[in-house]
Amino acid sequence: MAVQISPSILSADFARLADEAARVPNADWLHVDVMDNHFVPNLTLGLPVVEALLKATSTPIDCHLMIEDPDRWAPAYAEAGAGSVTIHAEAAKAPVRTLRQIRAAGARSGFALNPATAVEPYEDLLPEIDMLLLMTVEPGFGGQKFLDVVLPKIRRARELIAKHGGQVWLQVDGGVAADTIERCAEAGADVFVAGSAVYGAADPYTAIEHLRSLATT
Ligand SMILES: O=C(CO)[C@@H](O)[C@H](O)COP(=O)(O)O
Ligand SMILES: [Fe+2]
Repeated sequence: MAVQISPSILSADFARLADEAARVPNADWLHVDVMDNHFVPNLTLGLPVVEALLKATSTPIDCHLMIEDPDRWAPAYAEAGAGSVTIHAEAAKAPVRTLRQIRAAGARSGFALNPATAVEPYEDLLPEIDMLLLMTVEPGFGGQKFLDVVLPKIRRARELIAKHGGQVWLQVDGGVAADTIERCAEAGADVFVAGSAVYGAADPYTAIEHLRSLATT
């Protein structure tokens, strides 16, 4: 699959989100980090802001739910029109049902694993998943250092995905930048979230194209 870049608006100016979305017309997705100050020690935004953003941009929205009760909330993000909704393995109590509800509402179903969460226990869930997200930092904040320790898990996830037909997208999130993206791509990732590497750059458009070229082998 072609490389996809999903800039995280966590590193954008929250007072000007529509303008910040317009600065990255070459993005494949806009990555929206929903944090509830319970699942992670940070608080960002929720459904009303996602609904407003959906009206303000034609770029598909990739919602990463870092919340305590994703089973309760994920379907609402899909019904609102998010193109992709990702729930965390460590938080979901009924992942199969929730992933199916996301798909039934017309969105791609995403399933995320923290750095210390192994992928093997979730192999049987792959048929329910459109995108597997491997966190390459501890979730909660932008601008953290990429965790190289996750690279073998990216390779293992790519093997398991291939074994199940190869349809599942493999996203990496956290510390993805010009000096780390090639390692992720080489290990098998194909969707790259980048917050500070895009919105921290003088020219976010060019930063995306640079990341895309580095990840394209
Ligand atoms: O989900 C998260 C953090 O929990 C990410 O999406 C960050 O927003 C990525 O930011 P950078 O590490 O790229 O600055
Ligand atoms: Fe994220």
